[in-house]
Amino acid sequence: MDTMKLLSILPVKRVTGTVPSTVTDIAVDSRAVNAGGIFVCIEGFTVDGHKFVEKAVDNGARVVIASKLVDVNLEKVAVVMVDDTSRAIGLLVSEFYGYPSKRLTMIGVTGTNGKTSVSGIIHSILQQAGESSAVSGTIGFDLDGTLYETENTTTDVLTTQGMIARAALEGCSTMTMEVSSHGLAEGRLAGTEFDIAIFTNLTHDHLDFHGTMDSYGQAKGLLFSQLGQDLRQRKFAVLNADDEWYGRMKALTPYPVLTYGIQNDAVFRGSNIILGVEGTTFMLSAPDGDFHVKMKLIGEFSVYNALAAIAALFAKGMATVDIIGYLAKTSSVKGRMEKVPTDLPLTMYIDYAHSPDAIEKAIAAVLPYKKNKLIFVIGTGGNRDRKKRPIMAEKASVADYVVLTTDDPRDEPYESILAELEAGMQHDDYACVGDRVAAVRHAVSVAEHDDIIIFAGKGHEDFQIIGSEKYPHSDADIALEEAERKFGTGLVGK
Ligand SMILES: CC(=O)N[C@H]1[C@@H](OP(=O)(O)OP(=O)(O)OC[C@H]2O[C@@H](n3ccc(=O)[nH]c3=O)[C@H](O)[C@@H]2O)O[C@H](CO)[C@@H](O)[C@@H]1O[C@H](C)C(=O)N[C@@H](C)C(=O)N[C@H](CCC(=O)O)C(=O)O
Ligand SMILES: Nc1ncnc2c1ncn2[C@@H]1O[C@H](COP(=O)(O)OP(=O)(O)OP(=O)(O)O)[C@@H](O)[C@H]1O
Repeated sequence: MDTMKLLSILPVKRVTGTVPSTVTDIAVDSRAVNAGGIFVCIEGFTVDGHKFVEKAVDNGARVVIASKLVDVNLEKVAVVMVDDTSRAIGLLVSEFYGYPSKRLTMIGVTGTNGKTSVSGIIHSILQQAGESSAVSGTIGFDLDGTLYETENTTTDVLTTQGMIARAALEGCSTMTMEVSSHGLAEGRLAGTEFDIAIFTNLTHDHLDFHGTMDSYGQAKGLLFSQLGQDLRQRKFAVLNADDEWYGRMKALTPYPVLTYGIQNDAVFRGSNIILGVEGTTFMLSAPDGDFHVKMKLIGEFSVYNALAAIAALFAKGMATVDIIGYLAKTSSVKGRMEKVPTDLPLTMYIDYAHSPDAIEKAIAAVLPYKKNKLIFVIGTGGNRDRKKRPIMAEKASVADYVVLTTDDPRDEPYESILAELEAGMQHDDYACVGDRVAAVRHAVSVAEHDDIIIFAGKGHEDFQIIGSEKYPHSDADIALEEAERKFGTGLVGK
């Protein structure tokens, strides 16, 4: 790409050195620089990217974008000084990729819980409808059926624009993105134009990063305020009318709002909900009629997720009757109240609940058909939001027996994680087992016929982070092995 044309979009303070006529690509990581590329120095939470300029130049960078003085050989390299490199990267990358989000329908999903589930439902329905669709989020980047690993739920701006460009290039008509509050607060969505923005809910989480619920909510709200002001564009906000943040999210955008909910009046409203062990049915009132909906997803929270997905797909132009036809065949997203396949005499679910509200909702999903004990394994990560721990245990106390453990302990000792969880327990039927493998085994060892066990916290993840190392881990495999030992054979496959 023509270097001067690309640089002309930056509010440049000063350019020194030798500007190459063209550049090949852009990198924010010195280790990912390619010959003839641009290296942008980002001041991170851990290190300052300005420290890696030498390495970047060694790897072939020919332009360095910096906000501090850097020491390079100006005969080989151009140094472009700007005020704020984190903002500069958004501008550069969007220009470099040619604003790819304008070439497909972009759906953004934000909220404390339900982002992966709602995105997964939308993606599944679009694929069943024969559309090629991409989705990015906690599970990775799914490009019409091929899954690529990603570092974050909402990736850095460079990766984000790259993924959208790839999805557009491969002919995807829609890309659904999980939009985290961190991603919004850190500008990882710069240059991404959404057509439909969905809000699921806002409850306690991530206060280590945001400080207060107010600033957490404000960060989520950026998805709606950033929808824009050009009302000639067909854009929609899809909002949960039952969430107390609904009014504040609505106030942030001038675009039409499609509401969904169960308790309050809503454009897409679910009623007469029947929760079953194998699925859920409900009546749906929608702008194009009333419908009886049957789906395999369990729990009232899944009704909310389904309503959000239905409203977004309706906004995109699908008829409700078609959407619910595909919804009937949609399975739960990996690791979200996913039943462990076994014909042993107990029911086990793998779930990703790691916030107080998600724990409450996961438990509520199985209570209607509990025949004997409900055992709940609750894990929380080390070196992360500590304030939520006792509240998580308080919510888990609705279960008859609770196993307190860790999910990714990172560098934090088991003792402090367990003590802070234990402080919230409302009854004495619980055990503290720091090592998650032992905790999963313990939960199965205390189970009896007809019990339900929910293993929460790891969901789709097939690893555990202990210290700074990733170790292979599967709650389902450990649980099945232990259950078989206890109850005899009966595995029907993994
Ligand atoms: C707190 C936070 O947001 N951290 C993110 C941040 O990392 P950081 O600021 O520590 O980066 P850094 O290591 O200081 O590096 C600074 C710069 O130096 C560069 N560098 C570094 C080393 C080197 O050798 N050469 C080099 O050039 C880096 O590429 C970077 O540009 O930038 C990284 C790259 O974009 C992110 O991966 C990282 O997310 C970390 C892994 C993380 O845990 N983030 C969490 C808090 C998060 O964002 N979570 C939300 C989901 C929440 C949810 O809903 O559950 C998410 O969207 O994932
Ligand atoms: N709408 C919802 N309301 C409350 N809890 C939910 C909802 N949807 C899912 N959950 C619970 O939250 C857990 C996480 O769900 P999901 O992965 O869809 O949310 P998420 O917003 O993507 O979370 P994360 O950002 O942590 O990945 C599920 O395993 C389930 O227990």
